[in-house]
This record gives sequence, C-alpha cells and structure tokens, in this order.
Amino acid sequence: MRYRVGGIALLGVAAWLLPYQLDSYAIHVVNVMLLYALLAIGLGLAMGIAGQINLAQVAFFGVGAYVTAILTTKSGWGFWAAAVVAILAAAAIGLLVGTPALRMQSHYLGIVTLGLALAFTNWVTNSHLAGGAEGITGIPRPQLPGVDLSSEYLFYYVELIVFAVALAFGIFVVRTPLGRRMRAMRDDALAAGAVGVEVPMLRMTAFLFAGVYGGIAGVLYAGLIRYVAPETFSIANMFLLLAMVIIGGRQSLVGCVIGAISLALVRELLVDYPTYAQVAYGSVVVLTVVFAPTGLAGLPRRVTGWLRRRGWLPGGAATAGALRPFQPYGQAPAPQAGPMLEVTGVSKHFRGLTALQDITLTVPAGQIRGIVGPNGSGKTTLFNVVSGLYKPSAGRVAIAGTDLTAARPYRLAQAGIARTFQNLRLFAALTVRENVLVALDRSRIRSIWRYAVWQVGVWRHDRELRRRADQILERFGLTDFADSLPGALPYGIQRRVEVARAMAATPRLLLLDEPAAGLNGEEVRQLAEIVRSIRGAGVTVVVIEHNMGLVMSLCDQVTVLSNGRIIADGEPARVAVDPHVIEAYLGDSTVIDVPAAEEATQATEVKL
Ligand SMILES: Nc1ncnc2c1ncn2[C@@H]1O[C@H](COP(=O)(O)OP(=O)(O)OP(=O)(O)O)[C@@H](O)[C@H]1O
Repeated sequence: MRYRVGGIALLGVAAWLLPYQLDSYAIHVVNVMLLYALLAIGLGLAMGIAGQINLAQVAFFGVGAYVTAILTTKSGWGFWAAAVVAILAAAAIGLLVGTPALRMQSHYLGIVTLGLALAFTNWVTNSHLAGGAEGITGIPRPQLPGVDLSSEYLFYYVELIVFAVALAFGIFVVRTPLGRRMRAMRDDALAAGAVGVEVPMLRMTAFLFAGVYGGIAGVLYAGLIRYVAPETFSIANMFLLLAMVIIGGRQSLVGCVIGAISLALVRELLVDYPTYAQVAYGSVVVLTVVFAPTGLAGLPRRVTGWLRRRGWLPGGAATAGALRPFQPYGQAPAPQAGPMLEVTGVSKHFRGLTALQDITLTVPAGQIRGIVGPNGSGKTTLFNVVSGLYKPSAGRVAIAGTDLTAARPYRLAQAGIARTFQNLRLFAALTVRENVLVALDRSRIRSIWRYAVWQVGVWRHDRELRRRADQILERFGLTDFADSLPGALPYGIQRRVEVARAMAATPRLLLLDEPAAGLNGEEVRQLAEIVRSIRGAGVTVVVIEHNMGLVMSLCDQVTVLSNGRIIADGEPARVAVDPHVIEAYLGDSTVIDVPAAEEATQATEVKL
C-alpha cells in the first residue's frame, strides 16, 4: 500500500513537471493524448467493466464538442455554461444509445451502437447548424480567473486535473459495489439478475458513464482546439479508440489509459504514413487479442502465472487452503404458516415443444420440497419460470401470497428468491469473496447519486458488506478460498460457494438445482447437513435432484415430473413406489431400489 501511494505521488509529480520538458508541439500532442485517455476510461467502464459493447463513444465525444461549439458560437453562451449543457447532452445521448442494450447484447449491440455513431457523423456532416463538412470555427477561449487558457501549457494542467479526477472516480466505481455488480453482469448477466442485480438499469448506467466521459472529453477538445469538424468524430477514430482499449486491457481502467497513451504515441510517430498506421493498429490489435487477451495491463499477471507454472517463481497456489466444516445456522422461529410458493396452472411452450403443462403445486413455508423426474421432464424449466428467467406461457406464480408471475429475476431476488444453477454459474472473473459480496449488496441503482456526492458513505457501506461477506465465508468453511477465482477451485468447493452466494442474498425461498451433481459421498452428506441447517434458519427449500438417496433423506415432500406434467406428489417413501413414477423412470414396473433414509446419503446413490 505504501509503495502504491509512493508510486502515485511520484507519477503525479512527474506529470506536473512534464510541460517543462516539452516544446509547444509536444505539449499539444500530450493534450490530445489526455483527451483520448479520458475517452478510453469511459469506454473501459462501459465495455471492459460492464461488458456493454459500445461503438458510439466517438459520438458522445462529438456531442460534447459540438454542443459546446454551437452554444458558444451561435447562441453566445459562455464557455463553462455551454460545457455543463454539453456534458448533460452527451449523458442523455449515452442513455439513448444504451436503450438497445435492454434488448440485445454482444455483437448485435455493437452493430446498433456503430449505426448510431454513423448517424451522428452523417448528421453533423450534413447539418447547417453543425457547420456541415467544414465544421464550426471561432469557439471562444475558455476563461478561468487568473489563468490564461489560450496557453496550451496551462490548458494541460486543467486537463491533467480533470483526467486525474476522472480516473480516480472510475477506479473508485470499479472497486466498490457498483463496479462489482457491473463486473458480475459482464461475467454472467443471468446469474447476476438471479442474485438481485438490476441488470437493465446497470446497463443504462454503463452507457451513462460512457456518455459523461465522452462529453467531458468533447468539451475539453472544443476548448483546446477551438474548432470542430466531422472527421474528428469519424468511425476510423472510433476504431482507434477501440484499439487503445483492447491493447491496454479493457478490464483495467489503468490499462485503458496505458493503451490510449501508447497508441496515441504510435499514431504520432506514424503521422506521415497513414496507410501503414492503419495496418499497424490492426496488426497490434490482432496480436493482442491472440497473445494477450487481457491487454498490456494483464501481462504482468500472465507472465508471473507462466513463471509459477514452470516453477521459476515460488508460491501462487490460488487454491491452497482447506475446506473447513460448515458452521450451522442458529435455529430460527418457524416461519409463518401458509404457502411460500404457489404455482398455479403453469405451462411453458418452446415453439412446438411443451416443457411444462398445467403445473400446480404449493410449497408450505419451512418445507424442503424435492422435485424429481427423468431427464428433460421440465424440472429446470419450472425453476426458470419461478425465478423469472422464463415467462410462463400460462399460469401464475406467487411468493408468500404475492403474485410475481413473470417478474424480472432481480425483482424476484429482491422479493426473497435465491437459486443455484445446474451447471454452476459463478462469476468467473470475481473472487469467491466478490461473488458473495454481489449477492449481499441490496443497494438499489437509484442510490448511485451517492457515488457522485457522498463517496464516504459508499466506502463505509462497502466495508460493512465485506465484514458480512467474511462471516458468510467463515460459516461455509470457505475462508481459505476468499481470494481465489472460482474456476481454480475443485468442483465440490465451487458448488458450496454457489450455495453460500445464494444464502448471502438472505432468501425466504431457496431453489437448488441438482446441488449434489458431481459431489462425492462425503460431500453429499455435508450438503444434506447444510440444507437442513438452512431450513432450520427459516428458509423454505425446493431442490431438484437425481440423487434419490439425498431426496429420500432430506425432503419432506417430493413432486415428480414426467414430460412436463406432475405424475406424483407426496411423502418420499410413498412416491418412490408409485407405479407411475417407476414407469416414468424405467419404462416398466420394476420397483426401484430406494435406500432407507438413514443410509440414504451414503455412496450407494441411486442415480435416476
Ligand atoms: N430455452 C429452451 N428452448 C427450447 N427448449 C427448451 C429450453 N429449455 C428447456 N427446453 C426443453 O424443455 C424440456 C425440459 O427441459 P428441462 O431442462 O426443464 O428438463 P429437466 O427435467 O431439468 O432435465 P435435466 O434433468 O436433464 O436437467 C427439454 O425437452 C428441453 O430440451
């Protein structure tokens, strides 16, 4: 930490003294470089951190610059008043461009945002108001009392301060709950929604940030160059910006800055060879994507990892440590009597296929309900409908008496549903602690104003969340793995992390989708203990399982699905000998071998 503060102070001093070493052309180059760095931070936040492909960053830049130019030259506004409106306009355009992200993602979103950026370039090229292809000249010099901003040397200091604040703010966002939720959304939007992350609003927030950073860069550009023209905001420059972010490392804001500065320098060196410059950028991007997908910023970690794997560097076993015993929850008073989950007449059709047909079931509060059935019988589809991932084609779902049919996953998570997934959906680029932290955080997107005006409050909230996350990790015996990435851990531990993450959301209803899949006999025994303790803490549990031993020993009641219909429902022992059930599983009436409850969780599992 001390080294880090020292390093930052040293960089600050170097940046402050830099103009003394530069001639007037060089300081101009540095000023333009800082603008690119600002744009790259905005793009890094939206694309690298939040995973929203944004090819309109150059248009946000243009909106900032053009609004300043138009208001100052055509309406006679002062520079700073125009600057405020320009940044607000860029933020609004950011939100507008972001709306397609509510419906589409990945390359589709890229194409749409690129289209909107092209529309902007076309508009400014053809608009009388924006000065057409010639652009707008005569933007007044920004005034600051006692500072002559017509000097590029002094303008550098304005840019430097804005840049330092913008970078510090970006890093603050990334390291606190908002950035963590954005990273979780980037890794797995579906799982993020299931732990209560307000995915649609968060996507818009990412574009809002991109718009604000673009707008600020645009205002500074207008103040620095005092002339705007369409070619500055062209698609070629958008790709240059994209290259900066990819080369630097889009998941690190410092990486984005390094990329922006490096490529702006290369651009300067190749300014007399524009054809070669394009080829050079393209080649460097391809080489980066192939050999260093995490960009320059990720290189040190990749190199040290490589050296460790070869034994040339000591330590580094991310998974070192032991899974400790689970510490049971305290006994909570029995939850209020009445149904926790009511599914009434639910059907789900996928084009021609009927995955669920008229499903009606009620799970009383405090019960452990098993859902079993042959492969493809509709169990996971039922979970997906209950947890809001699928809209039912018909029927309704109510949680504790409140109708929440087809509510969005994050709404259902906020209403008290948590779930795990059959194929484990942990946030791969977040540590185990961060996975738990995302679920713990109940703050709503409407409180993001605190990031702008009350950072201390955000920081305190984060510290409190970390304290609680460590308690949860301790309860689940995961303390030793708090800083590991989930992918580095054995499968059984990952399954436990997923249960811990679900419980961090303090649910009333926990849905476990095949929690014993891939676990050995001892791990299954521990899982049963954990689930019983969770129920003891007042949480209703619904569990999909193929391990009949576990179902028999754990569940109060079992519902059997076959071909999307309920074919049996009742006490485990009765259901297991139901001829319909046996027929559904085996296609004949051979009685299935069900272990007695007490030996049920032994390794003699009956896999159905
Ligand atoms: N998104 C989807 N699009 C089309 N068909 C789907 C979709 N999701 C599920 N299905 C189909 O619905 C049926 C039920 O699938 P589901 O995954 O719910 O079964 P399951 O009982 O959970 O099976 P398993 O035990 O193998 O997990 C299957 O035929 C499956 O192919």
